[in-house]
Amino acid sequence: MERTHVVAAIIVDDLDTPTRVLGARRVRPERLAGRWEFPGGKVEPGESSHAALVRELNEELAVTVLVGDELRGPHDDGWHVTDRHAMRLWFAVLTSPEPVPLTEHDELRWLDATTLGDVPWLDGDLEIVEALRPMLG
Ligand SMILES: Nc1nc2c([nH]c(=O)n2[C@H]2C[C@H](O)[C@@H](COP(=O)(O)OP(=O)(O)OP(=O)(O)O)O2)c(=O)[nH]1
Repeated sequence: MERTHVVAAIIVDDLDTPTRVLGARRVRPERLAGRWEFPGGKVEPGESSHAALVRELNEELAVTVLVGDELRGPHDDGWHVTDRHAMRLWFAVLTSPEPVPLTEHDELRWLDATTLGDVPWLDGDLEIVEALRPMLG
């Protein structure tokens, strides 16, 4: 079965020497509400990953970004975050003012290597968080 493709951003303070990453708390659906994630969403038919990422970040956080390297996952289609979704993530920096949670999130928080584990990430994000932690100086 082909998984639905999701793209998300690891928004950091600096692409070369990242120390902080932006976590976002979901408001829906009910079963995922209150869990933290990397902002992003599903790629639409015919849409490139990059275009989907830029669109989702603008829709969700009202930001523009500069996209950097991908945090490659263990599979060709990225990280298998659920039985039905494969997610690819890219590092990114903001090229606009501070993000605001619009409709998908109710809280945003900058997290560093020490505080990264303080929020309840979506289950599928836990292995990504572990891969990311040593990359935050
Ligand atoms: N955006 C995002 N989705 C994640 C992460 N981890 C994870 O398991 N997922 C899952 C949750 C959802 O089942 C799916 C993404 O769906 P979504 O609801 O964010 O995407 P979307 O806004 O385009 O969806 P839709 O409501 O328009 O259908 O991937 C993550 O870090 N970021």
